[in-house]
Order: sequence, then structure tokens, then C-alpha cells
Amino acid sequence: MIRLERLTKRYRGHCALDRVDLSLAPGLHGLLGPNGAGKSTLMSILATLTVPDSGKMSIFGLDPITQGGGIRQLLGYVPQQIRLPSQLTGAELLHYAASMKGIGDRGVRSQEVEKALAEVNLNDKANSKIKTYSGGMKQRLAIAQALLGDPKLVVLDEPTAGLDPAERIRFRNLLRRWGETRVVLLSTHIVGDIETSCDSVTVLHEGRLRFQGELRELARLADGHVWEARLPASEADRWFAERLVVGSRREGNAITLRFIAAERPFPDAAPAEPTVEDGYVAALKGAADGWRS
Ligand SMILES: Nc1ncnc2c1ncn2[C@@H]1O[C@H](COP(=O)(O)OP(=O)(O)OP(=O)(O)O)[C@@H](O)[C@H]1O
Repeated sequence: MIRLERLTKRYRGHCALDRVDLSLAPGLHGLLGPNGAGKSTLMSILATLTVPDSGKMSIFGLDPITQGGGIRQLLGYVPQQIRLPSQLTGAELLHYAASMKGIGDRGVRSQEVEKALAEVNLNDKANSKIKTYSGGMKQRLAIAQALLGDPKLVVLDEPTAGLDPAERIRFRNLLRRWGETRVVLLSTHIVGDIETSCDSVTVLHEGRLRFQGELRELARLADGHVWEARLPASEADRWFAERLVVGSRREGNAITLRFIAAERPFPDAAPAEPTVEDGYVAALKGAADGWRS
């Protein structure tokens, strides 16, 4: 459905994406990576807003460079930085966005707008000006805008940042439903968002693809490299300074620390079952330390 081959993008000599290969079929796909990894650049290219320097791309058989208009008809996109017109109401903005997506019939448009508002739980605020919305509500309106017109590709750049826990759960369920028949790509720093809902995950680091596959395969990257040890709490600072500690649990004067290390950090450390987050850390650490290619 979506195929990227050796996709490369440079900004004044800095390589934001370096020969990235990626294939996405219908489903809910997570995109993880630290700050500056290239996630927004990749998403902006998929949204036809940024032109890559080299590489091949096919989005539902269309070429984003020569057939961008066709792709935009199939696309729902929420960029990382959202600026919404504060004087419009939520419903007015969605009507405008629906017109831009070619939904000319007013009746059909109203139905679409109402459905999208319901999906993000904003019906009550439909006729209020956007300037009265909270940050999370604006975020949800931007998501509603991306859902208009039944897009086949939904690209969401860190959409969960401003959502409260209840809305975040609602949003995950919405995306799961959407991912049943569409390609949905979601970037986030929150591994939990991906862990609970995504079919596959892609990890970018410094513009390079470090992993693409199922969640359990990502967790498996840390197999044999996760350790736990119960230690005197007074020693905790030393271990935080010397080792990669990914979790800690304090119980009285003792603390249980969870480490990621290529080898057993000290004799008392016991091997632990890796989580998806451990796999993500291992993918990044492995890339940096060279203990994984
Ligand atoms: N318009 C631009 N001009 C110059 N450099 C840019 C531009 N956009 C991005 N970059 C650089 O490209 C690299 C990738 O940036 P990008 O925004 O794609 O990363 P990201 O993974 O989305 O980061 P974050 O998680 O912080 O949003 C970074 O080093 C960034 O500084």
C-alpha cells in the first residue's frame, strides 16, 4: 500500500532521513524515536508537504511528487504544530476543511462533521469559538479534521501530547477501529500509546531506520539484556550514574533497579523479561554502542 525505498532528506547538509526503507499495509503503525530522529520529516513527506532529496515512494500506487493532489484526497494529517483559526467555531472549521476535501454537498458535509466531532467527543463544543477551547480540545479538533472524508492514509504527528488519560484511551480505541481498514501512522514519545494499540512499530534514530516489525519482536531485541537487582536504597544514585537504569521501585531501605546492559552488570543481577519499552531502549542503545547492528 505504502512503500518507501532509500528515502533521504537533508537540511543544509544535515541528514534528517538516511536511506529509509518502509512498507506499510492497512493497520495501526507506531513511529518511535528520540527528538530529532526524523519522525516529523518522514510524516511531512508522506503528507506531500516536504519533498525528499532521493529515494522512491509509492502511496496507494501514486507518486507523491507528481501525483500529490491525488494523495491529498486520500489523506488525513495532523501535524505536530497545530495552529487553528481562533475566531471560527469547531463546526465552522470542520465544514471548511470538509469543503477543501471536496465534500461539496452541504447535507453530506454536515453528517461528516457531526460524525467527526462525535469521534473525538467534541459535540458539546461544536458551536463555541476555538479560542475558548483548551489545548487538549484543540488537539482533538485537529484529529477530527484529519478524519473527514474517509481518508485511506491517516498520519498523526504526536497527537496524544495534550490529551488527558480518559481522552487518550478513547483516542487509542478510535485509532484501533480506524486501523482495521486504513493505514494509520502515529508518532509518539509515549511507548504506552503504541504498546496498547499498534500492530507494528517503526523505530527511527538519527535519520536511520533501526527497527520495523511487531511489538513483541521489538521487545525481543532486549532479550538477554534486561536485569533486575534489589539493592540498598543508599546505593541507588551510584547505579543511576554508572548504568542504564530503566526502572526503579523503592521498598523501605531497599530499591529494585531494572538495568539494560549487554552483559550481567554484577553477579546479583537476575535476568528479567523484556517489555516493549526495554526493546525500544535496546534498539537505541544497541545502535549507539554497536552491540546490535
Ligand atoms: N526545516 C528544517 N530545517 C533545518 N533542519 C531541520 C528542519 N526540519 C527538521 N530539521 C532537522 O532534521 C532533523 C529531524 O527533525 P524532525 O523534526 O524530523 O525529528 P523528530 O523525530 O520529529 O523530532 P521531535 O521528536 O523532536 O519532534 C533534526 O535534526 C532537525 O533539527
